[in-house]
This record gives sequence, C-alpha cells and structure tokens, in this order.
Amino acid sequence: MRITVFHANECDRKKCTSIKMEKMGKCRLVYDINKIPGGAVVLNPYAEKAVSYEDYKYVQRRGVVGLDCSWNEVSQSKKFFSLSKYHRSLPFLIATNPVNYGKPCILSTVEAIAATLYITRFKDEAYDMMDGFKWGHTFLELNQDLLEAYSEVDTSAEVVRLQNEFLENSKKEVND
Ligand SMILES: C[S@@+](CC[C@H](N)C(=O)[O-])C[C@H]1O[C@@H](n2cnc3c(N)ncnc32)[C@H](O)[C@@H]1O
Repeated sequence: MRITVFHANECDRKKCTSIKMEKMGKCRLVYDINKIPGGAVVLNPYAEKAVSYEDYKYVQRRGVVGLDCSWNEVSQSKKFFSLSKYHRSLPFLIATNPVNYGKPCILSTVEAIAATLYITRFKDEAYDMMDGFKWGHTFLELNQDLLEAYSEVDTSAEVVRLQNEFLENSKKEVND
C-alpha cells in the first residue's frame, strides 16, 4: 500500500505521528509538494466528499496521502489540496491520540490514514498502520461500530447518511 505524507514542518517532531510512521517504514514522507503521487486519495478535513468504498480503486492503485501540518494552518493549505481530484474528508470518528483524545474529527495523520484504509476495506492494513502506537488499537476499538458501518456501504452518500443518523440518535439520547 502506497502511503505518502506531505510534511509541512510545523509540528513538534517528538509528538508527530507521521515522523514515527516513517521511522517504522509505514509511509514515505515528502517535503516537496511535487512529490505527491497524482491520483491518490488526499485527506482533507474540508473536502465535500467523504471517504467510502467508492475510493477503493484509487487507494489500491495510487495510495493515500496525508498532510502533516499544524491544525491552525490546515485551512490555508489550498495549494496542497488542489493537487488531487480525489480529496476526501473522513466522517464522524473520535480521536484517541494523546494530543486530541476524545475530540471528534480532529484526527492525527496516522488515525486518518488508518480510518481511510478501514473504510475502503483494507482492514488488515488499517490494523498494521496502528501497530507501534500505544493508543493505536484504542482508536480502532472505540470507533469499531462506526468504522464497520461506514465500510459496509458502497458510496460516499451512504457514509454521510450513516454519520448523520448516528449524530441525530446521539442528540436524541442526550435530550431524553
Ligand atoms: C492537521 S494534521 C496534524 C498532524 C499531527 N501533528 C500528527 O502528529 O499526526 C492531520 C492530518 O490528518 C488528516 N486528517 C485528520 N483528520 C481528518 C478528517 N476529519 N478528514 C480528513 N483528513 C483528516 C489530514 O491530512 C490532516 O491534515
């Protein structure tokens, strides 16, 4: 599986999940925007289209690309996100990394890549990605029901429908 991370050098390298991924041989880090593979699925929290099984063939052929930058800068990364047609956001999931534990949608790069692999039905690869991160399997366990549901449907529209149903039901439970 071809996993690429564009590193913007904006983080604390000791805490950075993509630096650790590279050390473990799980991704290729690039510092030059022109080295990002064309046709890959680019993980963009602001993309309109959500990751789904529809992306299976792009993930298989060209891989997944994350952008490792500061969350304060991510909305400014227009140049990066204009590089691929296949920008995708992830549906509702909860982070379990130590920096953003318990926060929805603000995933670390490794969590975002593992979730993409899981949803596009590369489940073994998703588990392998999280090996070596102490909290890695907690991410997959805490989000197990949602990830499984997202992976079982075929289209992005269905993934969004599932997410919205889940959020509606959670709201009702809080109000009841
Ligand atoms: C902003 S960086 C922060 C990385 C952090 N410093 C680390 O060590 O992992 C996280 C990246 O993961 C991907 N990502 C995270 N949450 C996402 C979401 N909800 N939808 C799509 N991509 C997401 C994006 O590529 C995003 O730029």
